[in-house]
Amino acid sequence: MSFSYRDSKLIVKDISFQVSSGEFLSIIGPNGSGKSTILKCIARLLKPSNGTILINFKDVSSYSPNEFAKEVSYSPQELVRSQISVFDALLISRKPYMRFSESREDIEKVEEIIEAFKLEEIAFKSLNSISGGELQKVWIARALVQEPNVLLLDEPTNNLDIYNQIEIMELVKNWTKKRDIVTVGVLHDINIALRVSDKFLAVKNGLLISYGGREILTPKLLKELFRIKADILEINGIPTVIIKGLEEV
Ligand SMILES: Nc1ncnc2c1ncn2[C@@H]1O[C@H](COP(=O)(O)OP(=O)(O)OP(=O)(O)O)[C@@H](O)[C@H]1O
Repeated sequence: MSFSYRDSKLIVKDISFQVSSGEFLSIIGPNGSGKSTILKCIARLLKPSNGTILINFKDVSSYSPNEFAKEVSYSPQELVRSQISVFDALLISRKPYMRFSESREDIEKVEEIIEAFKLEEIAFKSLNSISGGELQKVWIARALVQEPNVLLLDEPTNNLDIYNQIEIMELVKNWTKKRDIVTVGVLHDINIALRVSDKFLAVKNGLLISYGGREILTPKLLKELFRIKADILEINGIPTVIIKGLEEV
């Protein structure tokens, strides 16, 4: 799959990958490398200039809007606020499943996600009057309550404190396994990515640099991607990146 914005310069260059059910894929790479663009193509917000994206062996462009909303949910990098309450924002995400209005089941699913994300205290506050971290949680919760087969999260931990980063991303990881769905996340924190991901897609300048399991994350790859000197140590069974410094230019 390739993509260019209006000026014809290729931003994503012939990238190809496959993710299986139950897997969490992290897209990693430096700023401006095309990570969000790839996610937006999968979410159908952008149309690839070349190539196709298949979900369940079916071209994403051939899904009806309602079918697609049941198949794919997306939490964007830029989180939108509005006057509506947290509860209503979550309920709106159940829309693809509603016939005329919400069912008892829709309300129960919203209540369950509120409990899972510990949003009880802010459930009836407007999205305009909650904190940045709370808003981030609501957007991730919205994507989950939509019950997709493919969950797309663009920088989902940006606004969260360290405890919430781990708690929420492990919740997403467990959800991915339990429901046998695919999650694709753009993650800047490489150590959070190592904690939760089964696969990694490393991109730079729109090119696929490496794709595979944890074994692809080597000091050499980190140097190539981010121009950092780093070691990778196993701590409590989890590979952990220790940054030693920046590469000299
Ligand atoms: N709407 C747009 N029109 C034109 N160019 C764009 C547009 N959005 C992004 N770009 C360019 O496409 C390239 C890739 O952007 P993208 O947002 O996909 O990168 P990214 O890897 O997600 O970056 P970051 O880590 O900084 O969020 C960048 O050079 C960016 O300037």
